[in-house]
Amino acid sequence: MGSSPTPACSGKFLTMHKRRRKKLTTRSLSQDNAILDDIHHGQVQKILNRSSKWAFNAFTLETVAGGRSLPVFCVHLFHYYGLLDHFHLDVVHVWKLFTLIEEGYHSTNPYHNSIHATDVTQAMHCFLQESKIRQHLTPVEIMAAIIGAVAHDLDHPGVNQHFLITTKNHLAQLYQNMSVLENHHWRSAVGCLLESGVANQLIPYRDELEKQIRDLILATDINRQNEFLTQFKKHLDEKTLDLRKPGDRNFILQIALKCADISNPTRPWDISRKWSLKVCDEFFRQGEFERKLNLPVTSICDQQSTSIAKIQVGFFRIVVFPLFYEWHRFLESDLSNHMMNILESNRQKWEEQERKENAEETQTELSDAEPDISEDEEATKRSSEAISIIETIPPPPPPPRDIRRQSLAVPTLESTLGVRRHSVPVNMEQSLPRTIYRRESLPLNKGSKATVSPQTESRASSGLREEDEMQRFGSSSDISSSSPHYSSAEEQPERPLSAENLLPEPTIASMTSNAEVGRLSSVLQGNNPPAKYLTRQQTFPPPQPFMRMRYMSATVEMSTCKETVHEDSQSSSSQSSRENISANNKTQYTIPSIAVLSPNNSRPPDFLLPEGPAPQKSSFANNKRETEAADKEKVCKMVKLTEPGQRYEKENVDPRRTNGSLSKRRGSAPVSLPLAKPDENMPPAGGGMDSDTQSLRRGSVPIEIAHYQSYEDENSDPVINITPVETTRMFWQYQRRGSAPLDLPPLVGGGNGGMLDRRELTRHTSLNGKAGRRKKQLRRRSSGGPETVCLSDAHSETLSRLLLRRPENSDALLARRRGSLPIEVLTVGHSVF
Ligand SMILES: Nc1ncnc2c1ncn2[C@@H]1O[C@@H]2COP(=O)(O)O[C@H]2[C@H]1O
Ligand SMILES: [Zn+2]
Repeated sequence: MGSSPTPACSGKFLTMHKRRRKKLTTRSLSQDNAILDDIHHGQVQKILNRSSKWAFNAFTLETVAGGRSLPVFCVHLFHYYGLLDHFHLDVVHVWKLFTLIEEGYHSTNPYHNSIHATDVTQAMHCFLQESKIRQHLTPVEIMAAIIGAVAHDLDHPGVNQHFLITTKNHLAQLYQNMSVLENHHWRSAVGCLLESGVANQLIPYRDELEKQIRDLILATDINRQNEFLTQFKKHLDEKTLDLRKPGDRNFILQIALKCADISNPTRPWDISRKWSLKVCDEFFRQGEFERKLNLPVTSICDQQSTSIAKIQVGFFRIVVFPLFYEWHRFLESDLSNHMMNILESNRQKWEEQERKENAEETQTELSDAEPDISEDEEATKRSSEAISIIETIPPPPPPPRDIRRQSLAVPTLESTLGVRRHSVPVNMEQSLPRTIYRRESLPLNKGSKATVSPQTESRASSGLREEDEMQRFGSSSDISSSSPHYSSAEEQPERPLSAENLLPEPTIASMTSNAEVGRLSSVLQGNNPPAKYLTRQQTFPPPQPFMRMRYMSATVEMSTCKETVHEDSQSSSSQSSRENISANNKTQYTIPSIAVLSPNNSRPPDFLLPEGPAPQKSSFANNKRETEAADKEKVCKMVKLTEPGQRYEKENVDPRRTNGSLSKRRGSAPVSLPLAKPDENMPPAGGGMDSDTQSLRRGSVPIEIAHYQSYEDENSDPVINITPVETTRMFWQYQRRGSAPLDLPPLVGGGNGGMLDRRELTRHTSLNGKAGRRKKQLRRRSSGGPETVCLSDAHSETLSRLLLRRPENSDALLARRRGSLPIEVLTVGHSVF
C-alpha cells in the first residue's frame, strides 16, 4: 500500500473506533496483576449465573466483561437454551455474529449502545422463562427472540426518527419515513447474520428466522404502540390468545420485546434511574443538535424547558404503565407482579422529584416577581424629575424570553409535560411552522371506551390529548405533519450549520447526496418489489476501505442471496418515536418518597468537547470532508493508524496487509506470524511465549464463552424442544489465570528489549488520566473485533476442534495459556475472508 489513493468512498462509520472508548474495569486492580483475570472472569460467571433474575444489571456485566457484555451474554444464552447443539451451530460463528452486532452499536450514544441491547436481551430472556410462554416456544422462536432483542437498535445513531426525517437523512427517504430506524435495525441484523456465517448454518430455518426477527424488531417502533396495545387488550379481554398457534406466539413475542425495550422503569431503582439519566442525556444531546441546526427543539429534548423527572413521569404514565399493565394481565406471574411494584415505586420517586422541582421553580418565580426592598428604597429617593422622565419613556421591552420560568409560576399539566414549551430558536420563532404532530388515527383507539382516569380527565380539561403527550416520546411516522416540515428543499430556511457537522455519529451525517438519495429511493421503490433490492445497506458495515477489506466476503456472500446488495448508501438510524396510546390509568397515585437526581445530567455533545492535540495529517485528509472527519476523530479521542497507506487499517485489517507492523496497530491480533499446530510447543501458563503462541491469541474473548457449556439457575426450567446443558462447575475457573494480553506489541522505550513487562503495562492503564499508547493497547485487549488469521483449512479445523469440540484437548490447551481466548483462534476455522 504505497502512496495512498483517494478512497473510493470517504463515508465514515466510526462505530468500531468509538467502542474502544470503553473503560477497562480491572484497571483498579492494577496492584495485583496476577489475579486480574481470575477475578474478572469469576465475576462474569457470577453475573451470568444470576442472569435470569430481574435485578440484572447490564452495566455491571459490561464492566466485568471488559466491555463485551453483549457477546458474552448472548453466547451464554445460546449455550443455555441449547441452541448451539440443536442447530449444530459453531460457536465461532455465533461469537462472530454477536461481535458484529456489538460493533454495530455506537458506544458514544449515552443510551442506545450495546449495553442497552444487553439489557433488553436479558429482559427478553426473563420473559422467555415465563411459564406461559416458554412451554410453547420452538427453538427458532427462541433464537429469533434473542437475536431480535439484541439487534433491535442496531446501528442506532442516537437521534430519533423525527430528527432523521427533519434533516432529510437518506434513511428516512429510503424507508419513506416509516419505521425508519426499525427497518434499518432489522436489515442490519440480517446483514450480521450473513456476515458472521450463521445464516449459512441455518439454511433450512433462515426464512422463518429472518421473518421472525423482522417482525420483532419492527414491533419496537413506538409509533405502533397503540396498534399493538389495542390488539393486546382485545385479545386479553376476549381471551383469544392461544400460544399453541404460531401467529399468537409471534404476537406475544412482539409484545415481549416491546416490554423488554421499555423495561428500564421496572428495574430496581438504582438501575432504572441510571437508564433514565442516560436516555435523557441522549434526548438532550439531540436537543442541542437541533438548536445548533436552528431546528425546533423537540420538547423532550429541550433541557431548557423540561427536566429528567418530568420526562420520566410522563414516560412512565403514558408509555410504560399502559403496556406493562396489560403485560401483567397476561403473565399474572411473580415476575410481572414484581415489575409492577417496582414501576410504581420508581414512579413515585420521580413524581416526588418533579414536585420538588416545581416547588423550587415556583419559589424562584415568586421571588423574581417580588420587588427588591433595597430597590424600593432606592426608588423612593428618586427625584420627581426623574420619575417624570421615566414616565415619558416607553415601556421597556419584555425581559429576555424565559419560557420555562413563565410557565412555571403555576404548575400545570402542560408545564409538567412540557408540551406547550416547544422551544424554538428565537430567530426562527416567527418564521418556522410549529411542529404539529400527527395524531395517530387508529380506529380501534378512537373507538375505545377506556375508563377515563383522573389523569385523562385532567388532560382533557387542559385541552391536551394523550396522543399529544405520547408524541413527545417519539416522532411521528408522517413527515408531512410531524417535522418542521419543509415540503421541499427550497422552502427550508437557510441553515447556518449542517446536520453533518452536528450529528453524534459522523456516520449518519455522511449522508448520500440528494441525487444518491433519489437514486436509492427509485431503486427501492421504483420497481417491484422494493424490499428485494436491499438486504443490508453499505452503511453497515461502513463503506471505508479497511472495512471493505473486512466485509468483502460478506458482500460476495450477499450477492448470492435472494436480495441484491446495494452498495452505495451509507449508514444511520435512530430511535423511533411514540404515538399516542389511550393510557388507561387505573391507579390513583400517591407521592410519598423522594428521589435525588444529579443536578445536571447533561453533557456537551461530542463536537463541543475541547479539542485535544491536532491529529496527524494523513495523506487522505486533503479535502474538506476528510479534514472534518479528522477533527471528529480527534474529538472522539479515537485511535488512528496514521502510517501512510495504513490509515484505515485498524484492528480489522486483513493481517496479510499489515507488513508485520505490530507496533502500528492498536489491537493485539497476531499479524503475519507463522502458526504452528496449537497442540504442539505450547508454553506453560504465564511463561515465555514463542511467536507461535503469541500468534494464537489476542486476549479478547473470555474463555468461558468458548468453553463453558452449562448453566445453572434455580429459576430456570428446561424449555421444550431445547435442552439446557447441565453442569456442576465451571472448569475454566480452575484452569485459567493470567490477565495481560500476551501479544502486546513491542513498545518503544519499553525496556526489556522493547517489550514491556506486565506490571508496567498495568501501571500504564491505571486511571491516572495519562493514558498513552500503552494504555490504549491494553484497553484493547478486552474489546477486539473479529480478526482473521490466514490458516490453512487443516489448521483451522484442528484449532477449532481443539478449542471448541474436544474438552480434554481444550483443557490442555487452555491450561497452558493465560489471558483470554483469542477470538481469531475461534474464528479462524471458519473465516470467510
Ligand atoms: N426511561 C425512559 N425515559 C424516557 N424515554 C425512554 C426511557 N426508556 C426508554 N425510552 C424511550 O423508549 C424508546 C423505546 O425504543 P428505543 O429503545 O428505540 O428508544 C427508547 C427511548 O426513546
Ligand atoms: Zn431499544
